[in-house]
Amino acid sequence: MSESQTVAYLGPKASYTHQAAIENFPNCSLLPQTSIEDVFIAVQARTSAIGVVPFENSTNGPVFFTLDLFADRHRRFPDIKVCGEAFVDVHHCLLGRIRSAPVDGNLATLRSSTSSPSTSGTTTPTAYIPLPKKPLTKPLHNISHVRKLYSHPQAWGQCNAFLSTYLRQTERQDCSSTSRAADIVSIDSNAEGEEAAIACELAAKVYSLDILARGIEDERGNRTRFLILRHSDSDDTNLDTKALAHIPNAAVFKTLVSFTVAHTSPGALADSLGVFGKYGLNLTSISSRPSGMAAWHYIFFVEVLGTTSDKKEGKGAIDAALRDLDKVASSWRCLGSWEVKEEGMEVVERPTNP
Ligand SMILES: O=C(O)C(=O)C[C@]1(C(=O)O)C=C[C@@H](O)C=C1
Repeated sequence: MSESQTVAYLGPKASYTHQAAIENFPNCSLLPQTSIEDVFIAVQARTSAIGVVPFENSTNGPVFFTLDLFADRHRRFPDIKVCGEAFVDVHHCLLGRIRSAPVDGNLATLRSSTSSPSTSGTTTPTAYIPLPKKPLTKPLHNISHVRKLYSHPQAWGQCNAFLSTYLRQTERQDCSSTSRAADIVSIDSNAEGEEAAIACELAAKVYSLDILARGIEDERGNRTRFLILRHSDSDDTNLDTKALAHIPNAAVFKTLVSFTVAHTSPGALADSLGVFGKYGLNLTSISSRPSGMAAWHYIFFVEVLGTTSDKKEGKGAIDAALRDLDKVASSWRCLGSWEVKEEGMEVVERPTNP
């Protein structure tokens, strides 16, 4: 893949997707997109050879925007294939403007916002939440002036303990990415520092914001998995990237499959999942989204260990399972196979049950 070829990612600069793109495509030209949908559009139209999109977070689960695009309800992305994955450690910061303690010397305000979370009730056990999660960190500065928060919806769910302890009643505004949130806050219209963003530390630098709190995620091991997209006509072997680097003999693969089932047919979902078990294939995830065809109908997504193309790894089992899936599902689509990057992910051979 030449340097002139582009990698589309969810931007702007300093988003977590940008980090995934930089780390995995250090020699390519990176093209920020406004939305995840724009990344899909760029790859489908081949204006970018590669796309990088968030897929799943270790604390907050699947990225629904991405699943909805894979659902492809209007057949806009028939040629999108997943060809790789990448992980980024996600450590969120609260970014805004430092405001010094009020001139009347009311240090109590500063103290209450940087030390004691007791006023919120979050860390107070109740009958409903006997063991409430405590925030892992405290604000570094007074944050009592913050009136409005901006971030990507995924980030709210990753910072629950901090937000419900220190910014419980603060209004929230969803943004297309965390870096876009930082960008918006950097042009805070009333310039009173009442707006703050949840974004990464690099975003503080890029958008000239102060770090009001660092490491506000609920789990220290917070990570997001990104998927690498390509056009089905492109050739993997031309892609010079760390994310697609080959480890002969040690490679483990995953395949992403979507399918719908007849809503009224008893056992249709169980039968569809059963085809993978029949060939001894390990399912590592299952998600669903509304199908868009009728209320309460769903499209299901499964990740399966193995590949459709590598006979050595998959022994053709996935191809066989997909042939069976064709008989029991209303529709299905194979969204691609790729080499797994996760540590400790091993294929365990199980006897097949034909
Ligand atoms: O907003 C960003 O910075 C993104 O790259 C998106 C995204 C996501 O959708 O999961 C990526 C990583 C974090 O989990 C939070 C947001």
